[in-house]
Amino acid sequence: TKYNNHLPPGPPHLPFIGNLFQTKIDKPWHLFDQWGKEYGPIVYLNFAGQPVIILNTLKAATDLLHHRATNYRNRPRNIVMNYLTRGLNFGSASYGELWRKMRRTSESLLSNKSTINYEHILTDRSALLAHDLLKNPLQWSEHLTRYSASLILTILYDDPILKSLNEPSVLMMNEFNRKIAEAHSPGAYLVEILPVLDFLPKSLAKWKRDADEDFLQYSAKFEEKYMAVKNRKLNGEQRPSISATLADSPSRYDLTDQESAWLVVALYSAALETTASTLSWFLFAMIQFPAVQQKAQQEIDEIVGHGRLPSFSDINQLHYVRAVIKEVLRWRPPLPLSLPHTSVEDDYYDGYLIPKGSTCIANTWSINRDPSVFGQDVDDLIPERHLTDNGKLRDERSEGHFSFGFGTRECVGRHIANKSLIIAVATILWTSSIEPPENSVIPDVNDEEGLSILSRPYPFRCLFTYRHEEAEMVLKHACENILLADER
Ligand code: HEM
Repeated sequence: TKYNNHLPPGPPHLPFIGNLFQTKIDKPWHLFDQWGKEYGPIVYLNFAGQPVIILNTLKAATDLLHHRATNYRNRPRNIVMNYLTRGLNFGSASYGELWRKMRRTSESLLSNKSTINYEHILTDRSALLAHDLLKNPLQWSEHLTRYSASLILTILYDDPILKSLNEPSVLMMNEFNRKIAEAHSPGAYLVEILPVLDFLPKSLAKWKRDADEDFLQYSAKFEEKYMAVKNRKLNGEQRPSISATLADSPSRYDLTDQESAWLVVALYSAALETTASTLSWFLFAMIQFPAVQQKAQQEIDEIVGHGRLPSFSDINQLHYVRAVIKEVLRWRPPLPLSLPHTSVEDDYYDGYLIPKGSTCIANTWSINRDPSVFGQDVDDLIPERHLTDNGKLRDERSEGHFSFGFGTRECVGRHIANKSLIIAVATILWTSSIEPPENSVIPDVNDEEGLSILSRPYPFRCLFTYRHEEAEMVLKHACENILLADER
């Protein structure tokens, strides 16, 4: 069957037109999941001429995106993004020399081993986060975002602790993130549906002038931020950061200052919402499944005791807590459709043609619920599925879910993401009981807000109370010291 040109099956009539991320369908992963049940593991859609392949099983996603990774390592073309970033944002860029260099560099800077340098920062920031949640529980969502932004800005630029999300450098970075999101958002730019418009001269195409201008403005700001760290490094500053490491060995990474500056920003954009969303789902899970919370706290009490905060030296023994994080990421992937890959050449799979240039979507939502991989009750949060009968993690090396994507495009930040989640979760659970306020309605367990490709819980109320007397004393003392040490 290898050479017949049958396209994979799919729904005959689409209820909408336009490019995938221009669908008006809310949380499209659920609809794709249904189509997977109806049409099989690979589903074909045609969005106004653009072939789209949905991969709904682990086997299909790994066979293609992993085993044939070279053919699926591109990203969809986005004309506005090209003007806005000139290919310098490697998370959205197609394969090429620059992507390869930036990818290799970030793999090295964010490897399991390199990220040991940042563990003390992760530990400190987790304590501040736990304290913020206890002090002002109604604003938990804001605390998570600030924690996430502050952490990544310190790792990238050695920035001091972020006091507010309204600081100019954060506003600038977030404004840029919004422009990226807009470039991908429903019907924002006609040129994505009618690429011929790209031939219009700039004088007739305002979007082109705007994107061009934005590129110059943002590039200057990103370079300024990066160069400030580089100059501190050249003056003998020893503190660790991704920018400092890049600045220290330009010949090793073979990147210009401008390229280094953009690499760092690509990491910021990819880290911010994903980390905050995962932690929101963790809190949501804790109020939905109080027995899981208690079991995790019992393990933490046994391993850490009441006299000190959890630290990275405890992590290897915290099997259940790590299983909770794996399970939260399986159960509610922050990017339920991962990020799209695009095929380089025509390919054949299972007797079907996957045309060159197809947008290939791994439907992580479905893949993380495959009963042949995860067993029964896949819609429930059951950390035990990641543990052996004697309570050890099943496999230390595998994630236990597919929420970091596949192949050469797999999330490059997964080590630092996992480390920040484990220490934040352990610290929050050590210090606080997490409960819905009395007389408040617990959200339905299936409630889920879709923001384009991101999934997060709808706002809900949540209370934090100190679990024991020592917790308050130990935490306050730690936070005072951390804030003091941060003053520069
Ligand atoms: C829990 C948090 C996170 C989740 C769930 C997550 C998930 C993902 C997913 C699904 C992808 C797309 C993979 C694919 O295309 O197959 C991705 C890509 C990426 N992630 Fe993450 N991510 C997280 C945190 C981070 C952090 C903290 C960083 C940086 C420090 C980061 C940096 C990146 C980059 C740069 C890419 C693009 C890679 C490329 O295109 O080559 N991520 N992430």
